[in-house]
Amino acid sequence: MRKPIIAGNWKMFKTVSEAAAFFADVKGKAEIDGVEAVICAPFTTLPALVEAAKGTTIAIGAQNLHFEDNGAFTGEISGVMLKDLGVQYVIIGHSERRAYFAESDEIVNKKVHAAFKHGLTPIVCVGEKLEEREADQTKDVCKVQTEAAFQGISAAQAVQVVIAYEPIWAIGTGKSSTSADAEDVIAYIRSVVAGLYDAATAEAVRIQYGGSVKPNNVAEYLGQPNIDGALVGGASLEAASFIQLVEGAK
Ligand SMILES: O=C(CO)COP(=O)(O)O
Repeated sequence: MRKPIIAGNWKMFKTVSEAAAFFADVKGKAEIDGVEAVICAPFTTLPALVEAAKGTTIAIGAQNLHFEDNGAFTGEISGVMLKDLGVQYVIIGHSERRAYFAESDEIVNKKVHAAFKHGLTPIVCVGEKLEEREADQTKDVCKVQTEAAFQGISAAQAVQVVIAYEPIWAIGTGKSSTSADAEDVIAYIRSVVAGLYDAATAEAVRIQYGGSVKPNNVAEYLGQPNIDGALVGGASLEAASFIQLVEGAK
């Protein structure tokens, strides 16, 4: 049985005091048996959040890492540093990083390796652009991105990966994919993982949908057989909404 996982991706939002206030509001309430709740927050807020999350079931994640452990990479943060803080998850290859920071499939793969090297669980994002969807290339794009991300990753590691299928045209637009369309692509991504490994590995991997997920549509996505959770941007920023998202995944 795959445990549902709701991950908030705060993107570039919240100061330390705002993050602390949010956590105080969700503590106890976003802790629901049978659902994993994760908050992926800006680097500056991670020490306070990790501290606040001690003794709770809420996990804390970063939104990026560099693939090297250390070195002359001005402005970057490594897996060593995240592990040292007590961070558990890291988002890798979000479409905003691919688009604005030139992250290639090869870099994404290096980052997945770096995450495992330091005991961090990667949330690997894949998904198509609007023009790719319109050209009927959605599945091809997801296949290429998924296969590249898993290069050199063992089956024992692969079962720990969380994949987030985020159609780019659905991010922050209010235009979410229908649950049937998301299910269709996610089932396909699972078959790609089966092709790389085997059926049992593919059955174990958790695959989230992301893109304009809200408290009022989360249950519909989670009701699909292959959708194991959601990666949520805007609706994860308010405590009340985040709690409803976690409740909706029950
Ligand atoms: O990019 C996303 C999560 O990583 C989705 O963002 P929204 O939920 O704001 O559409």
